[in-house]
Amino acid sequence: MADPTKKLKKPDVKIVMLGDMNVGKTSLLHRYTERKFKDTVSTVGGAFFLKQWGPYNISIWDTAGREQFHGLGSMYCRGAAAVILTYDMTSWQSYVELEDRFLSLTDTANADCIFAIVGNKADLTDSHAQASNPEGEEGTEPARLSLSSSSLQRKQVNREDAMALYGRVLLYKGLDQKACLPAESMCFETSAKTAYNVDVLFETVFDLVVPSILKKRSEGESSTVDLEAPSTGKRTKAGCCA
Ligand SMILES: Nc1nc2c(ncn2[C@@H]2O[C@H](COP(=O)(O)OP(=O)(O)OP(=O)(O)O)[C@@H](O)[C@H]2O)c(=O)[nH]1
Ligand SMILES: [Mg+2]
Repeated sequence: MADPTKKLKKPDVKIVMLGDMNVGKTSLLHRYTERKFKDTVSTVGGAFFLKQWGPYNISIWDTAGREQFHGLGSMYCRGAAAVILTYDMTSWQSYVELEDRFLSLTDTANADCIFAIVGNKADLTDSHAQASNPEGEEGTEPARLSLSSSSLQRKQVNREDAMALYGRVLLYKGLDQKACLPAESMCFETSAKTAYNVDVLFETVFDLVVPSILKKRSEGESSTVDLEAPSTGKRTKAGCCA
């Protein structure tokens, strides 16, 4: 008889981060999971992080934006309940790439996949500096981390552009805009550096994928992996899959 202790809890749901290299996908995940902004190296292949969200187990996949890893993207998106499309607010090109290069990778995601559009590096933009509290917002790092006004860059992608992209994503997926979550609540401007909006982003998405977990459970999918059952797939190193 199989030993019940040899059963591993498998993630209830998968969230995938997509976007061009250098937009800050890994930094956003570090900020959320480790509460800090630290040096990164460009991601190779992909890596995942497990988050316990109430009684649920969520895996968040950080993918490589570099062109050479592009072929892996659709594999990472397979069965995803949510995709976080990330661009750099100071790079119009990174916004364009989301539609040109990354959107088609989501063809393998769940039919009812949720999309969030995220403009990162808000701290680099002049509009953010004007809008933010000079004493530092609650839950963010101190103002000493923000840049001097001479280092600020022009915001190249506006929130309206992000909301328009959200509409085109729904169109691409053949989804009825009226039946989907509104663009205002699914487009975020963040800063992994100052922590601006980072918790809100991830926690909004976590809450939104809960119904898809419940649906999966009601369809009777097992929530554990039997380590003694013969496996046909190849094992990958925990936390890293290149
Ligand atoms: N100022 C600022 N810099 C950021 C922010 N987020 C990331 N960066 C910087 O942008 C660079 C790229 O960040 P990464 O998180 O490695 O980017 P990535 O999207 O994971 O890149 P790939 O792994 O190559 O796809 C690093 O130098 C980060 O320090 C941010 O919010 N503000
Ligand atoms: Mg990365």
